[in-house]
Amino acid sequence: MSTANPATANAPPAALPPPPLPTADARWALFLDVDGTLLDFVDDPLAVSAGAPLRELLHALHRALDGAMALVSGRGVADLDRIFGASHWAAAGLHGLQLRRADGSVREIATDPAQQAQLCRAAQALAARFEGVTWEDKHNGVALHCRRAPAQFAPLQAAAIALLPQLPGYELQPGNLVLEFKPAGMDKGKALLELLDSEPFRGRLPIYLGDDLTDEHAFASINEGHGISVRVGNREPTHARFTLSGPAATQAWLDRVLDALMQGTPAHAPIPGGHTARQP
Ligand SMILES: O=P(O)(O)OC[C@H]1O[C@H](O[C@H]2O[C@H](CO)[C@@H](O)[C@H](O)[C@H]2O)[C@H](O)[C@@H](O)[C@@H]1O
Repeated sequence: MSTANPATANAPPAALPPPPLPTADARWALFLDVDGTLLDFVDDPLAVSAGAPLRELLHALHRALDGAMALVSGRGVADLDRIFGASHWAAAGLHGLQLRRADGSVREIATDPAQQAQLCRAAQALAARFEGVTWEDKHNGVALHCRRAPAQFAPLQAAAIALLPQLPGYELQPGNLVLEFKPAGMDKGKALLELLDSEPFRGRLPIYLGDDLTDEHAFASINEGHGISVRVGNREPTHARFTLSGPAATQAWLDRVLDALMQGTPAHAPIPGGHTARQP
């Protein structure tokens, strides 16, 4: 269930450096977690939306990387499209249970609707035992949210672990004040490798930014492939080798990445989507 590396579980917090910037000719592939990495947490998951500056920045990066940019999230792909309005981007949704490649082709590991309905009933009954806990039907798994009642996380987790044997085929994935019952066997690290084996990601240097326990799977995959793993925030322990302090720092760094990638592009060349190539 937990992805924490036993080898690092008791290690002191790592003093990690900020991530490097690309050279103008770098062949980067950018993988971005969403909540807690690109966007600040809020109480209501459905209230989340990316503002115009972030959308424009990501559109410009997507173009500068020739499409080698993907969102990797616990959210479903349709929810990502609602938040970013970019249904042509590659994306791994529901921790990789859903995958949309850059060419638009999709693959989904689907759940039997009757099984999902049973899971929803069990999750609803569980949430009702803990004041302030809400549940989210993810159509292929369920999330139990504690953001409005953080003290409930530990007792809720104990109850969820006790319930798990009654839910064959599911595993429990803890996240930031959230516990998810998800179909077992897929994680962000596997989804990332699947995307990396498709165009235009193949052969590029992978960069992954994430803030949560669910992102540790991806950090491990990235490190094996000699990519750049970036923890956003201060969660410990982590497999990541670089760090940024939070979503605002992520956006500032991405802005500098875009600038670096655009070196060599004529000054003030207009880029559809609002970003303009800046030259010294
Ligand atoms: O993998 P991510 O992109 O980080 O998505 C993980 C979960 O994000 C959402 O929950 C989190 O963000 C909410 C809105 O800020 C917040 O209220 C909640 O406490 C966070 O855990 C989403 O609701 C989940 O389904 C995702 O799995």
